[in-house]
Amino acid sequence: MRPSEQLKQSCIEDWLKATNHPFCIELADGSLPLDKMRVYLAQDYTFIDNFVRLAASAIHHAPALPDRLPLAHFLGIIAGPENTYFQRSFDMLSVPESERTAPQLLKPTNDFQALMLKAANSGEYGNMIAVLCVAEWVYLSWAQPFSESVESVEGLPFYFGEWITLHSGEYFESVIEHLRTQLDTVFNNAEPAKQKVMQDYFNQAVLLEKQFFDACYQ
Ligand SMILES: Cc1ncc(CN)c(N)n1
Repeated sequence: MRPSEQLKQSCIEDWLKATNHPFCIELADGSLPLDKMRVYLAQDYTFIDNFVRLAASAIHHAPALPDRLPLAHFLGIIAGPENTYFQRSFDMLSVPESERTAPQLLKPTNDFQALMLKAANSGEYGNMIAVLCVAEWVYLSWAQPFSESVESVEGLPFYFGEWITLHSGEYFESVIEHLRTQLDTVFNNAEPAKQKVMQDYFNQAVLLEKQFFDACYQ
């Protein structure tokens, strides 16, 4: 079994709770209350800030150019179409300026920021990749099944539908495959003590994905 699959299986209960969360189900059927979406977008935009810093750090620590390039390309998507998606959604949903720039952080948002900064500051590529891999793989896992029903996604308002299309499809699958392959390789080459640390980062990130949805859904 691939190490990335082994890591996922080590926290499968939280994984399934995150990837089958009512927040995602209601987003995909269009019934998610807009106030919940407003909270989510404002919290998630602060998540994106530290995600970009973590990804930049992983790009820096990757062993060689072929390991760096796919993540560097993906960072361009986040800085481009994904950032624009947030701005357009904030406008469409009339999210107040203060919520866009400095929302009060919910506990899981704070904890996720801390985990991402801790991984970046650890200087260990494996820890960085463990957190990045969870963040994108969890999203592919919940979004991909919904994206297969193209008509229903097309019928959604863009702030729901595009959140699904940004996290599904061939390109996004290739990003996850890259992150998983990086994770598999680093994990296989790591000493048991470092493997344990990587597993702790992975498990903690999965739990925080679930708690992040919980906090925005309440
Ligand atoms: C909390 C969270 N985790 C993951 C993603 C996927 N980009 C996100 N936008 N927000």
